[in-house]
Order: sequence, then structure tokens, then C-alpha cells
Amino acid sequence: MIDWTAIRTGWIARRNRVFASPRFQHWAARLPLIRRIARSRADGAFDLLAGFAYSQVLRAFVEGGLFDILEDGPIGAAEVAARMEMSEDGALTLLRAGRALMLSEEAGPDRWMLGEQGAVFAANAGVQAMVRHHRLLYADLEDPIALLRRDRREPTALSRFWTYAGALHGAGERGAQTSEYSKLMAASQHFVADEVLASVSFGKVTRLLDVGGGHGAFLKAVGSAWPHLQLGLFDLPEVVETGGAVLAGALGAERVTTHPGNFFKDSIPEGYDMVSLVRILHDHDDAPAQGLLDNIRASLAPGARLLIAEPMARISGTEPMGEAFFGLYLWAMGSGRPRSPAEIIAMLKKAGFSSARSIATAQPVNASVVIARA
Ligand SMILES: C[S@@+](CC[C@H](N)C(=O)[O-])C[C@H]1O[C@@H](n2cnc3c(N)ncnc32)[C@H](O)[C@@H]1O
Repeated sequence: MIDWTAIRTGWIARRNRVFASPRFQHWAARLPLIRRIARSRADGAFDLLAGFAYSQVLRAFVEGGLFDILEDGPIGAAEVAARMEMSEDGALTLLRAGRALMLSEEAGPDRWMLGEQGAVFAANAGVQAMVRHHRLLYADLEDPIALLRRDRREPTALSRFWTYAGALHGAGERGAQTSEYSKLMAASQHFVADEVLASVSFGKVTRLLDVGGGHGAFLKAVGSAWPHLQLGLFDLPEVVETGGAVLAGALGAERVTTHPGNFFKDSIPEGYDMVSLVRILHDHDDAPAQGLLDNIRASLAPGARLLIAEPMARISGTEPMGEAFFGLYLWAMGSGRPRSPAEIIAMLKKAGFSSARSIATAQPVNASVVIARA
């Protein structure tokens, strides 16, 4: 039998020797056709090296209020400096760094405005909240080798923030501190909901239960787009209390049922023809994640469906978001890992779903979708 792994490892080793050779790099940089590939590889390598500096530029824009300042633009560097309480040189350094990243733009001499990317960030409070939140991630990643060696045995800034993740690993007590993460999730939820609404029809669904639905932002979006839906919200008691009130206020109490509970220990309420799990599965390690899918499967009548939406691993063209960003984020959080659609589908089959398939979304950085039928 042909040993494909041996052939592939041999080929990769040879290719890597060639790529590492200064003679090859010198030659590739000069051949017209190869030059473009070589340059994009070199730029990619530099971005890997410099990514932390880029994200700190973004952070300075958000934490320093520079997006808001530039929204009032065009504006001169001296005024930016005064409003940001820094020297003009400091402000110019940041404005120029932002210009290179399309966060700011110099429309004319000393006339600073939002850049193309800047306009997107400025308009989006949810993304800015996420940038602020990443302060915790960067603190945990200060020494990545040490973080990996601790093997999730000690509390981290992120495990303290996600109190349920900390509690799962004995790193903290699960208390009532759920409102901070619930607000962060609600602020960024529309990205996920938009992907789901653009790729899934709820026309044939009558009753939709969102498990781990937080403050109800996903149900609010889906319930507004599909007014015939009856909605159920399942989450920890302190979370559904707020979520239920938000949903009743937005869509009417008669459309909403709240289910306080623990999705690992309590049964999932029956009678729903679709259950959604939005940004939940990746939060949990394989055994509890499988337990959650088993629990949901047990609640579903034949033909009822489970919709899973979250950023997933190994999506073509978006690979770094999955296993590089979320891989490290969830490691630092102390629980979970990003999974590929194929891995999720295998878990769904194991839980007894009769079929499962992945559905393409336009922006997999926001979410990919898998749907399974009981
Ligand atoms: C990452 S947030 C996602 C919230 C929401 N689905 C969204 O995408 O915005 C995870 C949610 O799961 C809930 N959760 C965590 N552990 C839980 C458990 N054991 N039982 C019920 N809900 C839980 C949290 O309270 C939180 O609302």
C-alpha cells in the first residue's frame, strides 16, 4: 500500500529546505513570475512578526478615542495631540501608523480623517468593545510559552472574565459576574446573527430555542426578521433574567419563554423544532461539548434541527482566525478549542443526529454554520 504520509512528509521536508535556502530566496526575488509570490510570502512573514505592533496601534486608536476624534475631522495633528493628552510628535506617530493600516488618512497637509478601515471601526461599538476586551488576552499572552506550560491549571485574566470557564477548571467561583461578558457578547452578536440570517431560512421553524443565548441578542435579531417565531432562551439563571426582560421589551412577552438552567446538568426543554448554539460549542473541551450535544439531541423530536454558529477552524482562506487566534484565545480562557465543521459534524453523528451539514457563510471570520437533523 502507498504510504501517503511518508510521501507528504518527504516532500514537505524537501520544500522547506529549498525555501530556507538563501540562494533560492535570492533567485526567487529576481524571477518576474516568482517575484510576486516571493514578495507576498515575505510580506506575510513580516506581518507575522509585526502583528502585535499592529494590534497595539488599533488599541491606541480605540482606547485613546482617536476614531471619535477623527470622525470630527479633517483635523490637524496639534488638535489631535491636545485631545489625546500627548505630544504632537506622539500624535503624529500614531496617525502615521494608523495611515499605514488604513485606520487614518491624510487628505491634505495636516488634514487627518478616518481611513477606510477606520471608518468601519469607528461605526462599530461592538468591535471597539472587543478591541478593549483584548487587553485581557494580551496580558495572558505576555509569555506564551509559560501560558502553554501551565496547561490551563491556573486562573488567567480571561478565565476570570468568563466566569463559567474559570469555574469549570476550578480557577474561580462562578458568581453573579455574568453581566460584563453578556454585554460584550450582545454588542458583537449582530455580526453572527447577520451571517445566520443570510444563510439559513427560518420559514419552516415554529419554535426556536437559543441555548446559551445570553442577553437574547441573537433571538432578538432572528425574531425581528421572522415575526412568526416563538422564542425560547436558555442560559444560567442570572443571565436569562436580563435576557428575558430584553426580549420581552423588544418583541413582546407573549413570544418569549425563558429557561434558567445549566446546560451540562439540566435537561434541555422539549417541544422546540429548532435549537441554536451560537458561540457556545467552542467554549468547551471535547468531553463537555459532546455531553452538551448529547443533551440537546435527547430533547429533540425526530426531524427537529440543531443550528451551530460560531467562528470555526480550518475554513479555507480564514485559517489564522480559527486555530491561531481562537486557538490561543480559548487556551488562555482555560476551556474549549475551535473546531472544524468536519469535527463538529463527527460529534453530531456521535450524539445520534441522523444528518449534519455545513453551510457556507459570506464572512467566516464572524461565523460558520453547521445544521444537524435529529
Ligand atoms: C460566549 S457566550 C455566547 C452568548 C451568545 N450565544 C452569543 O453568541 O452572544 C456563552 C454563553 O453561554 C452561557 N453558559 C455558559 N455555561 C453555561 C451553562 N453551564 N449552562 C447554561 N448557560 C451557560 C453563558 O452564560 C453565556 O451567555
